[in-house]
Amino acid sequence: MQTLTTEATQLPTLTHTRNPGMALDLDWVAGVQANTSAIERRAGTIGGRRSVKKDFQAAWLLKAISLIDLTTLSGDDTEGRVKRLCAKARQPVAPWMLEKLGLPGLTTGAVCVYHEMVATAVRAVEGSNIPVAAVSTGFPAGLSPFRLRIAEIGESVRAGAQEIDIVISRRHVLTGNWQALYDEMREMRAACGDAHVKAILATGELATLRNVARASLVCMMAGADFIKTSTGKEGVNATLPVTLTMIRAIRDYQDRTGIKVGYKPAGGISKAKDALLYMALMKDELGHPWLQPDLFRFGASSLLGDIERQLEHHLTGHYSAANRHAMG
Ligand SMILES: O=C[C@H](O)COP(=O)(O)O
Repeated sequence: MQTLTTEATQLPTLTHTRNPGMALDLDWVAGVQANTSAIERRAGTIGGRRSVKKDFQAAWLLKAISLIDLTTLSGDDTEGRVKRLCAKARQPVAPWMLEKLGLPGLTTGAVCVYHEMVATAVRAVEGSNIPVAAVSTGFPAGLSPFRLRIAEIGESVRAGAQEIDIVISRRHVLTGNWQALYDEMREMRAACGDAHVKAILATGELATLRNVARASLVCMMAGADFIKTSTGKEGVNATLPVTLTMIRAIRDYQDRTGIKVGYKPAGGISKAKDALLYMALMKDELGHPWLQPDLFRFGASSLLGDIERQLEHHLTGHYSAANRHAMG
């Protein structure tokens, strides 16, 4: 694996053309296949072939921090918890560590909260460049009335969310109703206005990798800025095979349209070593632009704590207790 330089771990202000979407191309959708055994084989080899050590690992972990949508999505969220989460996003690891590692201004990529917590989060990140992402549209099931889901997006945008994570209707995928999925996504994207939209596919509920590939494509055709694996609430959340399937769909879409769409694996990613695997896969399959926060995010509530522990070990040779790195 090529190494990341310290320069590459600085938070860049990158801009690329937003995905405008395109007309629904049902022939293209119907032609999409996914070779499950080949995908699983390839996903299974990534851990064995890839490893980064010492300073290079620390550089990759710092980069990973800049890619995290630091998340709290719990029924018992309080304003206090969200404020603590935002403080952590602004200062993701202890100041002495960041000084020593040469990145004093490092922050997470975003914070991600329920609509009710958006205003609190917006106030708590004021003065930083950290965007607030809201899970809108009846998260996590997405089964509230459609007009209310659209209205919720508008409320979140008005409350200051710069990114909206929407959930798709899984039934449209499971019944092959691509037109309905496209129309729904298109309307949600329009409701987001200037806020970037991440389409959560809830891949653990889509039954097959072929469905995942087709749903990814339809959401991109409808203008998704990011496609995201999971809410974190399904039985199975982000996996490497699903990731390969989705990022290959992103590659195909770019080949055909010239447009870059972002990727967000979410749910169950809590270990630094797993984050490194995802990053290696992104770099291998899509290249360096997909290691920047405008094209790649981890949706994670506890990953940052493990990264902080690994960085502390790198600097001191000792591990501290996991409970010293609480998020909220
Ligand atoms: O979108 C983010 C996920 O809900 C976070 O899932 P997690 O709590 O398993 O890290």
